[in-house]
Amino acid sequence: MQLVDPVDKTVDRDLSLVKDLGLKLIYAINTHVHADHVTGTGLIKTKVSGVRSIISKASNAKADLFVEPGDKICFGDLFLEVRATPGHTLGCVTYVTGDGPDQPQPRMAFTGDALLIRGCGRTDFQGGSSELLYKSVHSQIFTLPKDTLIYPAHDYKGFTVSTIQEEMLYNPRLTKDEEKFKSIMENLNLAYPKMIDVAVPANMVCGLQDLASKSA
Ligand SMILES: N[C@@H](CCC(=O)N[C@@H](CSS)C(=O)NCC(=O)O)C(=O)O
Ligand SMILES: [Fe+2]
Repeated sequence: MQLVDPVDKTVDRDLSLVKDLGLKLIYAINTHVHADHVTGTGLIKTKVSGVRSIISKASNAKADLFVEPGDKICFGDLFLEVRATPGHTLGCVTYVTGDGPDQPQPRMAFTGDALLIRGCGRTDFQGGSSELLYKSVHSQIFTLPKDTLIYPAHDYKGFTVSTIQEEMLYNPRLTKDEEKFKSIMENLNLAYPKMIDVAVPANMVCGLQDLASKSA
């Protein structure tokens, strides 16, 4: 199995759950270079042998494996399809579950910060672009089957899961036309993430910047 967008502070909790469930962790995956927390992928690799970290090639970050649009990350009888969803950052991808002929319904999409539940990622740093995000969501996410479950990286409104259908009906930003969307994104007036200056450099090296500088 794999963990998507693990956080350094919850690695012990997550690994304990993996153990309790009797699962074998093989991949620690990021949807993008996060700005608000340090990824747990590097730390997980120090605790569980054989785990490989994955991020998009377009992120320019370090990892064991780099994925590109259309790639499939295989595990057991299943796989995650990689879809390019830039706009929140240039290297954002969405991972969508799939498998062979007996596809269990519904699919799941791990959208990172591209599509949030009733929201979306900001587009004002890390190569962000509201035009690109609008195109990414409409062409790569809203084209998935309507019952696809959406698991984003944040649940600022207190939800943990949504569906394509729900977001196409009720997302207050992405249901608008492109011009209105761009205007909404230009006027978010969000505060600069508290951890960005620590998190981005650390996440460019799998979250292990401290370990790398201590061993240097
Ligand atoms: N206050 C938080 C940061 C909040 C924030 O900027 N969140 C990002 C996703 S993490 S890069 C975002 O895209 N938010 C969109 C929105 O509409 O809120 C902190 O200081 O960490
Ligand atoms: Fe982000």
